[in-house]
Amino acid sequence: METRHVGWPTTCITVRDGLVIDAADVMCPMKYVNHSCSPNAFVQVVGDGFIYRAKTPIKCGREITIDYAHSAETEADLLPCKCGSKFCRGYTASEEFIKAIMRYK
Ligand SMILES: C[S@@+](CC[C@H](N)C(=O)[O-])C[C@H]1O[C@@H](n2cnc3c(N)ncnc32)[C@H](O)[C@@H]1O
Repeated sequence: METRHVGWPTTCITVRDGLVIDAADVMCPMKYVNHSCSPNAFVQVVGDGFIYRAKTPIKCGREITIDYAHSAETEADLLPCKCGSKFCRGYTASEEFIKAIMRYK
């Protein structure tokens, strides 16, 4: 599973070719889920939709986070990350895209 979205906002998930859900347009909990480089949940595609699955037990009251790991084509597509994890990549994009963009900077 990966998010495939270039630029803002980071609210789109590609369920399959030709089907992208933009949480900003619908009543969708994804609209409120922040990114962390050490997330406690992930997105799993189910049919034409998706669900959140916990990576580990999440205590009541704790924030649910996912790794956006979105695509990016230019530095302007990179959203600086404020997750605060000691494993923070510095941006919410996937490591692959961050490395590719920084290589040609
Ligand atoms: C799906 S929304 C998440 C909910 C949003 N934080 C809110 O209050 O409505 C995605 C947006 O949240 C912000 N965001 C989420 N996680 C972030 C992070 N780790 N670092 C910086 N901004 C983040 C960015 O502005 C991003 O475009």
